[in-house]
Amino acid sequence: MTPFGTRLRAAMETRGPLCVGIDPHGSLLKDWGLNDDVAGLERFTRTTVEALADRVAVLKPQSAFFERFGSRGIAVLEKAVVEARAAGALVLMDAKRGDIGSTMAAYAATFLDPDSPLFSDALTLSPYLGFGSLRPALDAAAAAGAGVFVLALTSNPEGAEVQRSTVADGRSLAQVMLDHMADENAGAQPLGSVGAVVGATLSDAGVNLSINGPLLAPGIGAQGATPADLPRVFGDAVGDVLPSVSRGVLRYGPDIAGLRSAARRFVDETRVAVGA
Ligand SMILES: O=c1ccn([C@@H]2O[C@H](COP(=O)(O)O)[C@@H](O)[C@H]2O)c(=O)[nH]1
Repeated sequence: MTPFGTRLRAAMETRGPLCVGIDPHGSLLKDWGLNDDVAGLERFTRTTVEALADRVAVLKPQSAFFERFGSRGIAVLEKAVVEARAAGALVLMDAKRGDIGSTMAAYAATFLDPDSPLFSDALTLSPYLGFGSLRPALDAAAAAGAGVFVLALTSNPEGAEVQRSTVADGRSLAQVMLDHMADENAGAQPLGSVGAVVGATLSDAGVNLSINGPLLAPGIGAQGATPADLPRVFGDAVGDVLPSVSRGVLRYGPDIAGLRSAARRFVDETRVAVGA
């Protein structure tokens, strides 16, 4: 399969730079007039996929909101992944996996093996058991033409305690992880398949973001950031940013036209902000 970075670059150009998160919060189900149960989850997810999968570059299901319903929630997630991909969206599974290498191999088999029912175009990973522990996922992604997004500087204020701490050579832990990502992406064109997660809520990234890979920027919408913040946070790397919005779009459902126009507004605002 064509490498994820290449497919993502093309999708961002043709569909616009936007990732919409599928986060079926209980409160959103209620706002949509649905019960907070598996039937409500199924309806919410189906509506979101129907509204957006044929037009946004990336859909990002948040695995936690499906896992909370056990096996029946996972079944809804499996169906959403297949249908979203069939409609042309890239699916980024937001599961933030990270464990010792042998267990990482099982996570890779779950999300990054094309024969798995949960196979996704990309997966979020946490590198804080050591970047090297991610190797099975990095290798599985490369073999499948899939991608990964590795947490660097997260959008929540608590993240700084870990991610801004420094190692012996003076680099922040986030910078150490970003440097590993740059190594993974060396020579890739037009864009590597190992992305970083960097929150749009930061006042200033304060790290070198030249990783030759995509930069997933959550925090836009409900967490307070806007597309206009992107140039300040990402500087010269802003052209590689994939803004991510969940509640900021989902709150316009269940009306299909409302979901579509909210997504379109974020694409337009991002293009204006980054000068694309
Ligand atoms: O640093 C991070 C990493 C991931 N997320 C995830 O993105 C969405 C944000 O949802 P909103 O409704 O747009 O706030 C959610 O699934 C988080 O787990 C993040 O927010 N920050």
